Amino acid sequence: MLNFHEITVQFDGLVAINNLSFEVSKGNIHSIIGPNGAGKTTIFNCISRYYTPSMGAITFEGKNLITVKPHQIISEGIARSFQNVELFSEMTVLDNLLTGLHSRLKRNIFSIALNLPSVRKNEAESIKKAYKLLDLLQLTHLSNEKVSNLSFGYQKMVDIGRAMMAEPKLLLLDEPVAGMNPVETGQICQLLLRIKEEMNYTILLIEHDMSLVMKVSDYVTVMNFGQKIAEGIPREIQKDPRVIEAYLGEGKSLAEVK
Ligand SMILES: Nc1ncnc2c1ncn2[C@@H]1O[C@H](COP(=O)(O)OP(=O)(O)OP(=O)(O)O)[C@@H](O)[C@H]1O
Repeated sequence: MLNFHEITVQFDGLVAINNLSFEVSKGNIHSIIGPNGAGKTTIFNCISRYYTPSMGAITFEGKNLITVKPHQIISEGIARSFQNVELFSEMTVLDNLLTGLHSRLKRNIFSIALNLPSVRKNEAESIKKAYKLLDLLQLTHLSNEKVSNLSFGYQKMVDIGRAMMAEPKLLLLDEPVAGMNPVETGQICQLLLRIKEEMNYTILLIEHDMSLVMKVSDYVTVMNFGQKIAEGIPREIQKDPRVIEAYLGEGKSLAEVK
């Protein structure tokens, strides 16, 4: 589905990503892990088109992504949830979800001003869709709650839900459990598995919490100093000496990493 081919990204003298190739398969949860500064977020910023690589090619379902502008990425079927929750805190959960559809609605200012039947139909469909998603997120009981009243864990779920409103083919999640307690992490873990199983989503995940990565991932790419040092299924990655050394030095278990 997504193909990184020999990508290099430089900032002045610094090589943030060095000749990186990897592929994300449809229907997979694919995690990118690696120590701080390894180049993980730079990968997301290339896919989102904030950064343009100095070398290499990125294709999404066969299309060259490098020619796509950042604001067009959502129309290509790629949505992103950021490391820091960026919701409208004084709006309700339902209204926050509806903002996720904004870029996809086909309507113009005149039809809105005239409140044409097509606009009302669109809105009714959007609300129906949001409620369906709230059901999947198990947040229906909070639909009319202001986001500022929610726990951090619930806010993150709303943030993921908002990204899902556009029905992306590929969902980019940047550290979805950063700063969460174990209960909240468990909820996000269950949510990711539900999204994958019930909706057949493809997810590219950056995450430092190894227990989550090992539970949800179909495939893992490991970065260090801008390069891929290993890739494989979680069971292989957990035992890979290059990965253990990159994270911890020798002799410790990856399960300890958070
Ligand atoms: N816009 C930028 N300008 C200059 N250097 C940058 C820029 N973006 C990233 N870098 C550098 O590129 C390297 C990789 O950064 P990146 O944020 O991709 O790492 P990361 O693996 O996501 O780290 P973390 O786990 O801490 O979020 C770092 O050395 C970082 O300082």
